Amino acid sequence: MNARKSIATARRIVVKAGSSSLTTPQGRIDADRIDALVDVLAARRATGTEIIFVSSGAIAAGLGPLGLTRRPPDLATQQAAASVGQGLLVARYTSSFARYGVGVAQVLLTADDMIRRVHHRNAQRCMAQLLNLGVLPIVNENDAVATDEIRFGDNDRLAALVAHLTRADALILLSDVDALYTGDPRQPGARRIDEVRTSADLGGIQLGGSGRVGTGGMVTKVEAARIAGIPVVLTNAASAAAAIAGEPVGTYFHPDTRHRSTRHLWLAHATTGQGRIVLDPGAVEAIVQRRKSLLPAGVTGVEGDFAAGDPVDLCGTDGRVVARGLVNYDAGEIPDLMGRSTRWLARELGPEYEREIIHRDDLVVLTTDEEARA
Ligand SMILES: Nc1ncnc2c1ncn2[C@@H]1O[C@H](COP(=O)(O)OP(=O)(O)O)[C@@H](O)[C@H]1O
Ligand SMILES: N[C@@H](CCC(=O)OP(=O)(O)O)C(=O)O
Repeated sequence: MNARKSIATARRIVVKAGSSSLTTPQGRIDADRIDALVDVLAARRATGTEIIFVSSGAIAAGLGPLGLTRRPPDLATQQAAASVGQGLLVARYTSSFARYGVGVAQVLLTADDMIRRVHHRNAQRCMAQLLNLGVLPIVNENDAVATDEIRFGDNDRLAALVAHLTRADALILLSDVDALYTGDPRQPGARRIDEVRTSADLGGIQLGGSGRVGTGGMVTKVEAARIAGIPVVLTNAASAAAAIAGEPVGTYFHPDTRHRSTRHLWLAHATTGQGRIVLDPGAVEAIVQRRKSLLPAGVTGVEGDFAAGDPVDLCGTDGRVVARGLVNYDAGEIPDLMGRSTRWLARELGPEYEREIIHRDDLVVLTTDEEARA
């Protein structure tokens, strides 16, 4: 079967557009290009397909109104620009979709919302209800509260996780480049890639820097395609109609069918460990082979200054990272617990110390070096 058919027949699609496709180089909303994209989304929606739109561009759209000529380097000004730009963007989408009688909703998410169980469930419920109500969700990162430590920064991986969250059938990534190339297409000699079947097809490809207003470049798009677990097409906004119709434009990424939950994908691919916990060989075996929770008895050391709830790396005594998880204790509490049984801890310190250092539901095993670096 023609792989692209899965896009043409998808019942729920996440479409992500990058800053460069939505804003002008002067840091303003590009109303014509937004209308053109909305035309495409509304047309597909009219056939009964549910669309979730992940829109970047808040920071870029806030530059002009704030008198800035380029993307600010500091987080506070980026947050301020995003806060200005996000309102303008959504106002524009609201009136553009209104031409088709389509109501829209703004959904702002942080990386934290993807991994914290309660937030994740709430986001999932909200999105499902918006779709039930026939409203088109427009998603962006909640830039005003995202910190440098735990932040998407780009929207490519956010879009992949939103695709999981909404159980979408396909993901379309729209950028300023019409496909993935063997190297930055601004450099001579770069060749276009039609299809990516496995990560082996990416060998030797240069996934260099991003454009002027975007952030992730191709690295985060390839990463998004890898974690989406569904068919992904990467192309430019001008080819959006063709891509969404399943025509052979851009680069088609075949799905990686390894199933993992959204939170686990996020933990594995997009968080950075805020510290390290060193495990004895028995604990490494329990976590990697038997997928158990991490108990204090198996911990031999702790490095870094993390707080309960932070992602931390778990490593063996050889220093190799074997897993990442959301820790239940602050770094300063762990030395007193190390090597102790949970029963001893409950008796000596109180019942609240009977809990795991990391619960198995909050753990992801990093089986390859590549994943450990993600
Ligand atoms: N191998 C590659 N193939 C295609 N584009 C690449 C590659 N390496 C780097 N790029 C650059 O990545 C840019 C797109 O990334 P980015 O600016 O983050 O886009 P967006 O704002 O759409 O998310 C392109 O403009 C292109 O110059
Ligand atoms: N949340 C940010 C996304 C930043 C960004 O540059 O993303 P992208 O253009 O998708 O690489 C914004 O709306 O400006």
